[in-house]
Amino acid sequence: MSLSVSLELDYVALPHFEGLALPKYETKGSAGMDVRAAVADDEPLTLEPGDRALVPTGLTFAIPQGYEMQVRPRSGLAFKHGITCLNTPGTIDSDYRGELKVLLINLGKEAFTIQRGERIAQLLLAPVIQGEWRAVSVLPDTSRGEGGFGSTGKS
Ligand SMILES: O=c1ccn([C@H]2C[C@H](O)[C@@H](COP(=O)(O)OP(=O)(O)OP(=O)(O)O)O2)c(=O)[nH]1
Ligand SMILES: [Mg+2]
Repeated sequence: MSLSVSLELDYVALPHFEGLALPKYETKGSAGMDVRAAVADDEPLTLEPGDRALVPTGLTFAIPQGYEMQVRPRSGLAFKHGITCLNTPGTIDSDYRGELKVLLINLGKEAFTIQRGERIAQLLLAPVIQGEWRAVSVLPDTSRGEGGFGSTGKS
């Protein structure tokens, strides 16, 4: 059995998106769509070890209310080069209308250069449940109680 849900994403491409492919699911079963760097052709972005940068994607869009987009690192970039998203998972709110930017950091030992069109992160859509705080005098009892931070041991 499979459940297939898709969501329409209205977007406006910025001038520097020209010629780039939209974020896309690379395989039929992909959870995330890979998004590309919209850095200038003649100005690739070099991240020295320890450097971080907001990388433009050239895309603005409207996520339907009740959903969010998560910006997650690509494991290949992380494994091979130590490149990851600093604020992972990045949160794109449904009411955000600015350009999607990806906050990358180089945790590797060597400089890494991001070229225009390179797939730098993946975008996941997810439903959002907003909470409402309600003050009560007592919380329901549990066997865990206040135990946390390793309280159940290692194995
Ligand atoms: O990786 C990211 C994370 C965020 N954003 C944009 C979309 C998001 O809706 C907005 C705010 O993000 P967040 O709430 O994480 O940042 P903040 O520091 O709380 O800023 P704000 O006060 O604007 O909410 O910034 C990005 O483009 N890329
Ligand atoms: Mg915020």
